[in-house]
Amino acid sequence: MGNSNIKNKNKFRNKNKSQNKNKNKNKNKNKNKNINKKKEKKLTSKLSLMKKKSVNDVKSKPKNKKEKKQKSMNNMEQGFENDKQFFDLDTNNLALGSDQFLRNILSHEQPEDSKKRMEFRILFLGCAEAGKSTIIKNLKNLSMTKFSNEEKIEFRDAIRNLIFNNIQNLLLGSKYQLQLEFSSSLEELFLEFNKISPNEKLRNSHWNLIQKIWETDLIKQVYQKREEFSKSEYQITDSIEIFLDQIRKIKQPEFLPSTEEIIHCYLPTKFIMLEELVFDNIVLRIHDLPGDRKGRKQWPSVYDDIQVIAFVVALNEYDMSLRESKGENRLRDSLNEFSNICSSPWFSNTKIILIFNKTDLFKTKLQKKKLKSCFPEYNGDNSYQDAFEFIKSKFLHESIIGQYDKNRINIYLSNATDINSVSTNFNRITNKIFDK
Ligand SMILES: Nc1nc2c(ncn2[C@@H]2O[C@H](COP(=O)(O)OP(=O)(O)OP(=O)(O)O)[C@@H](O)[C@H]2O)c(=O)[nH]1
Ligand SMILES: [Mg+2]
Repeated sequence: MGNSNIKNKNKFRNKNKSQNKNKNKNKNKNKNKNINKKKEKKLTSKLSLMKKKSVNDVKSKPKNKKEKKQKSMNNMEQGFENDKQFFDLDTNNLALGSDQFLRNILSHEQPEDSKKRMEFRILFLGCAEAGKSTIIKNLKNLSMTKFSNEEKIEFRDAIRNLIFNNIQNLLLGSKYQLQLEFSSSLEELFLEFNKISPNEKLRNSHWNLIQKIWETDLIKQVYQKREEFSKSEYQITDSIEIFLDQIRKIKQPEFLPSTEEIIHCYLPTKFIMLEELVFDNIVLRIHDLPGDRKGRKQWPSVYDDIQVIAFVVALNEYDMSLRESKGENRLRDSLNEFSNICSSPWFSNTKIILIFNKTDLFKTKLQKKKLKSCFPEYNGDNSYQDAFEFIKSKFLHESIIGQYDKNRINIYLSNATDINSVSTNFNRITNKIFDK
């Protein structure tokens, strides 16, 4: 079977298994959304009244971007001087959910009646694979809302698809991009693998084959240098190793993923998803949005009445291309989107939480790939701290250009897959907030 046939097969697998389920899920979520909307009207909280007012105010503002830019460029130097006052890498190296996360969401709104539930609408924005859904899954795990059996089944199927797709990318990337010569036994496995038809349910024999491929020295070696696929169609999903190492368990018919496995699983968000998470007297109504270019067109439909934006950036994407547009750098794309958000009149009064995610992968990548090779304007020493400061300043620069008050941006560093640190820290905060 030729290369392009395999790729079509791959797309077909993803579409059928994850998107349809997403669609169904979306229908249910929409139902919930309507119920929640009714509830929300009844509550008529002070908070939403305030927000509506501010959105209307903002809408009537002139939208002269040129003028805005010029004015902000004049203030830029002074703005950067203030950076140090609100962020320092050593003291604020916070895992998500640590000391400030909820506090920052809550800081300017305290309930008049402490028994009254406070509701916050949060948008999670950022490019594909930044880690938006992973962070939301973490928050869900820490809230009173748990993963349903239906969701676990959905993630189980997604994990199996991920294994198949990534093994396929490793094989095709080795053969066609790196042009490695396969041993006769690997070649045989490759030919067998290619016989699996698009819509076929994977049987035990298929799983044995996939396992054998993963265990070959060549495929393992290629996995270790997967950065070589960063700009190609054979990109490897972050965190896939934990699944590839457990094929024996995952192939079992009775397998259902643990919370940790769910958090590591990449199931691309294709439609706007609403998660309602309850933490004692706080309800976070979180919109998880698709991050790929096509999906981003849906973003404006939920811009109204938002209290907080969580903008997620994957730090390790500095050398990667968009899957949907091979020539375009992911980090630059993310900067562009952030710039749009900061200059949007919709969000002049919205709080922004800027989450620099995937710190673990960023540290590892810096050892292999110079930041300067992707961002020629960078002249630092390529250390974690220096490289991070450079990327952070690029984002803050966009906020200044967009005339967004950067002192209202709260910055976090996170490794969203480190479930233990997230939960320990989060418990600490909730205890503080609710005086437990
Ligand atoms: N190692 C590591 N992997 C991460 C981290 N955050 C997310 N991931 C992995 O990155 C992949 C993508 O994460 P998602 O949260 O689904 O990305 P997303 O931003 O929701 O992407 P879209 O839904 O396509 O917009 C998943 O495989 C996650 O397990 C992190 O901090 N470290
Ligand atoms: Mg997502």
